[in-house]
Amino acid sequence: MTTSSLSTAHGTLQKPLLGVNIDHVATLRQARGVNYPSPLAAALLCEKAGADGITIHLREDRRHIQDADVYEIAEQLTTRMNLEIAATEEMLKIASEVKPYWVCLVPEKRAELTTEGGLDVAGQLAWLTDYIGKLQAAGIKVSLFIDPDDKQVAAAIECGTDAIELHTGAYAEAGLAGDTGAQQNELARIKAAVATAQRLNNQLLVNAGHGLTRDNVHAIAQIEGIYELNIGHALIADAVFAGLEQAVVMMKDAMYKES
Ligand SMILES: CC(=O)[C@@H](O)[C@H](O)COP(=O)(O)O
Ligand SMILES: NCC(=O)COP(=O)(O)O
Repeated sequence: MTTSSLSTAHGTLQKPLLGVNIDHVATLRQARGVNYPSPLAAALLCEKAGADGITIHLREDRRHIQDADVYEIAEQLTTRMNLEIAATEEMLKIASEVKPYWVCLVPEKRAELTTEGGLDVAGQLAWLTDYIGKLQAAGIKVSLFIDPDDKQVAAAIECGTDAIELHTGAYAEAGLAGDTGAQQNELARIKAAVATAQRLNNQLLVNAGHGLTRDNVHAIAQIEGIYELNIGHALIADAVFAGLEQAVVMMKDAMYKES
């Protein structure tokens, strides 16, 4: 880990922060249509364990996080909520009511399994500039989820965003496919995008996330100038195995307790 520090509007940082994405706690709940496991309880537990913030993605199709989760979690968080939304009028209304610390604007396609690419900021500059302005006027800081691409980084800065989040999905996928060359290329693209952002606006916060796991996170966490990593799917998957033994013991206790 680098020991150099990053001076930001949020103070001086030695290491990237960890924002935990708890969407897939809600995925498990929605799979049965019941009221457990609770994303709120998960958010509070993550904070207790040292998460620096909580990310939730309120998708237009409401496949995991529901509106009620957003309001409930916002009320009880002691760190910062990063609310991921598509840039629509419906989501603007919800965000303006909830007032999360961060809103991260992401692209959405109904049929996708997960967020497939970054926002095309360069292709919708006027709309996004106006949309970001409305969120900021409501007191919310804005981040844009973009591919590690110089054109998109420059466009994001032109829109007046407070932060960007670099999509690490291609880096993660190359690793899963065992294509070390492609993974190194993706890592180089991410490093170049961080450097471009710092050169164009050294007050801009640069986050990264998507598809990060314990196997691939270290190289990303070592990049100087990254403020926060947002990690969800793999962390929730790890939690299953970190907790499974205990869950079996607890179930047997419940079965055999003296009545
Ligand atoms: C925007 C992003 O990269 C993640 O928040 C991701 O969207 C998690 O939610 P899904 O797994 O529903 O895509
Ligand atoms: N923005 C990325 C995020 O919140 C988490 O993505 P993932 O770890 O669930 O792929």
